[in-house]
Amino acid sequence: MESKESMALLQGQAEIWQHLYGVVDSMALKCAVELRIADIIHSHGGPITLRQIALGIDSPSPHIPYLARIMRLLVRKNIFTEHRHPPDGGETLYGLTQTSRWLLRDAELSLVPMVLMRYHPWQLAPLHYLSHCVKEGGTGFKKAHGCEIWDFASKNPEYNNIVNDAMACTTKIVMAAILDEYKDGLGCVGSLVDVGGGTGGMIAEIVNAYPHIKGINLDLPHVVAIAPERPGVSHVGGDMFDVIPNADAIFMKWVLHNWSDEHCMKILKNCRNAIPKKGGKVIIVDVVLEKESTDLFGETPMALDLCMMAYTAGGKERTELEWKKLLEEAGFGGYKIFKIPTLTSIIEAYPD
Ligand SMILES: C[S@@+](CC[C@H](N)C(=O)[O-])C[C@H]1O[C@@H](n2cnc3c(N)ncnc32)[C@H](O)[C@@H]1O
Ligand SMILES: COc1cc(O)c(CC=C(C)C)c(O)c1C(=O)/C=C/c1ccc(O)cc1
Repeated sequence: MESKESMALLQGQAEIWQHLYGVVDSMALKCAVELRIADIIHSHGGPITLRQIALGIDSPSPHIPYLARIMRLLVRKNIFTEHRHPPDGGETLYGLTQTSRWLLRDAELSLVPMVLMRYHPWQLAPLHYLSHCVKEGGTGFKKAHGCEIWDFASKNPEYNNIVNDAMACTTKIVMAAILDEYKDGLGCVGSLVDVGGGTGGMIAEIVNAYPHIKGINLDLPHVVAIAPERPGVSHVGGDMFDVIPNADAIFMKWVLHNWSDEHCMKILKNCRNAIPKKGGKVIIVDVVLEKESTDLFGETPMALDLCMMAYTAGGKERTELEWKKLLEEAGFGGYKIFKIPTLTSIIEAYPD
């Protein structure tokens, strides 16, 4: 019989193998999105054969044995289902799961743009430099691409679009969660600035759900330059480190995690100056990091933290204690955390 120690060692070995080949799982997922496999199955209205999937692929001669091997792994990873119809010896049919429903391009709630960003070589390259970051400091982004992320984005419209689309696809997910768990939080707000709001999708969703709100979208000039007109929203091209337009409340989603504490302090002070001292608030949508998190999203927030380390100079995910310290040092009198059913929480900060 194996000793306890050698069993544990074997278990350890198996875990390293899983890490080694986990990257291949990710590439198979990327492959499924590029081939639009979820959309092909969905457009048939139910499970279909490999041949039917192949017919939907944008190629005159898709390689079916390769496709079968990709599907085998993705079934194992619970991204698609597989069953025989009829059960005794019929053809294998592949169907969608609750996981692949997030891989539908035109669905109201879709993570396709996030998949395309996450696995893009431009996004993967900085992660190869984590050990260099530890040894020398600096960002993996600059080591990989020769300049920081904001310069790269401002000079590279294709990159800008990939990242903006990825950010935008989280908008509807967060909006659904807000309507579920933070409905009253926006009820008595008359005007709202979305700071670093990208092309304005989030503030447009908010104004759509709360038509009494006057929405303002603040982002860098090159970002608002490509923002579409949105009813109830005015776009402002500017710099959040300079000045933030006045409003009853400020909204910031996935913004403070891009910046160091010193930079956040400056942004938060500008937020405080833009809202009423009594009744004003800053609504931050960001991760609240928990070391021993048992929630559904597991260790994803910690992985995101390493992405911020690789992509941004000083950006990071923060624990509740770090948020508290940051808000206090920026002069806020109090805060409250609302758990919403997403990767992020809402941190409401009050100026007095
Ligand atoms: C991670 S994205 C989040 C976008 C959006 N809030 C969302 O969640 O989809 C960060 C945003 O901050 C914007 N940003 C960066 N520096 C800025 C600055 N100095 N002033 C205003 N916006 C800025 C970027 O252009 C980008 O749209
Ligand atoms: C590369 O930047 C990012 C990568 C990410 O994976 C995330 C995580 C996002 C979610 C899970 C929704 C990021 O938040 C970022 C950024 O913060 C991106 C910043 C950015 C936005 C717009 C630009 O033109 C350039 C960079």
